[in-house]
This record gives sequence, C-alpha cells and structure tokens, in this order.
Amino acid sequence: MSLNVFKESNEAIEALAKVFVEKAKTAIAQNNKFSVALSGGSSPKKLYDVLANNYAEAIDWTKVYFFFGDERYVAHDHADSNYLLAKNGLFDALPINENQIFKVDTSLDPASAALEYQRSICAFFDNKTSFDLIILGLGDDAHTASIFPNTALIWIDEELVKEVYLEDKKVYRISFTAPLINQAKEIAFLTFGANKADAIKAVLEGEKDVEQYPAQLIKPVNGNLSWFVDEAAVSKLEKK
Ligand SMILES: O=C1O[C@H](COP(=O)(O)O)[C@@H](O)[C@H](O)[C@H]1O
Repeated sequence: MSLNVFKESNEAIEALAKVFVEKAKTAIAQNNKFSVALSGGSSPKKLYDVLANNYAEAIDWTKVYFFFGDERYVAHDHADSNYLLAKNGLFDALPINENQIFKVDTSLDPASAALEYQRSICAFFDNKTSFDLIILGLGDDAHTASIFPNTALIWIDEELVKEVYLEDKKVYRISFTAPLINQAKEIAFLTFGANKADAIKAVLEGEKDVEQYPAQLIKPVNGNLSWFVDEAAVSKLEKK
C-alpha cells in the first residue's frame, strides 16, 4: 500500500490523473484497451476536468472502457447520477463512444440492474474479471463504493455486483462488491478534506472492524493499492 500525501487536494488529483494516463498507456500497449471503474460522489469531478483539459491528447481515448464502481438508483439524467457527472465532465469532452461506457441500467428493478451489470462486466472480461484501474472514494463514515457500514453488502463473497438499500437515506444503490474490487490490477483511493480525517484514521490505523469501516475490506489480491490524499485528510494519522 502506498500513501501519497499532497499539501493541497489539487495536487493529489493531478497525481492521480498522471497515474490514470500511465496505466492507460501501459494497458493499451499490452492489450489494446484500458478498463477503468470510476468512483461516485463529488470527489472525482475535478479529476474529470483535469483529464479532459490536460490529457486530451495523451492517450487514445477510443480504447478506454468506463465502468462505475457504484451508482445511485436514479435515472441517467438525474442530478445524483454518477454517470451524469462523468458524462458532463469527461465523456462529452473527449472522443468517447457510447460503446465504451458501461452504465448501470437503472430502468430495471435494483436486483435486476445489479445482475445485468455483473453480466455485462463478466462478458467484457470474458469471465476473467480484473480491472486495470478502479478509482474509489471514501465516505465520511468509511464506506467505499456503496459498501456502507452495517449493510449486507459487506459480507457478500459470491456476487461481483449487488444492490443495497440504504435505510437512512431511503434509496437503493448498485455497487461493486469487495471481491470484485480486490481483483483489480490497480486500486486508487482519491480522498481529500478534513471531513475525511476520522474515516481515514479508522481505515488505516483503527482496529479491524469491517462492519463499521467497510473500506478496510479493500485489499487487492494481486494488484496495487494506493491512496491520493491531501494533508487535511491525513491530519489525524500517526504514521504519515
Ligand atoms: O456516496 C458516495 O460517497 C463516496 C465518497 O463521496 P464524496 O462525495 O465524498 O467524494 C464515494 O466514493 C461513493 O462512490 C459514493 O457513491
């Protein structure tokens, strides 16, 4: 595990953008394609801007295949949609075709949407599922993707994608499970801001308690795990 700490969040985002581009170049050179799963929430917005504005010519974007580590169970044009954020920031700004974008079909019921997304992932990878890069965020409560504290999703070990109902928010989400995430070649957390300091401390230095801190589940089987954070986010860590 590598912890990359930057003074400002913008520097952490720039560094992750460089890793994205490096991994894409390597994967495209080796396999003629690059598979990446994007995170949800607000943190990736600036990353999309940096990739679209500074790296438009750096890689062959027609060979990049996009997935979503989690998605809100809303229509694709809903303001909460993770797909919509990526569409506005990235897909519309770069030469990316519809067939390169794997979005969750939220017109299906939640369980069918999860099953169908799993099916399309397995088909893309010909059942040997291993993303070149999975980008994750971290919630203030130490959730990642939509693996929230005290939810059944924490204990899933068979399925790759699963629906989850969040009782407090009264919403469904569709999420990658930890076993799927942990198969990735590269996993990168992008997390910044003082409001993440307790969660990062619990995940990296707290006692093992995946029920409370689901991001502790993220341990790549054969790949690499790295964190891109700002100083504020790690201000409570003992070892930096
Ligand atoms: O709900 C979510 O939150 C986390 C963190 O989001 P952020 O807004 O603090 O960036 C995110 O990683 C996850 O994908 C998302 O659905």
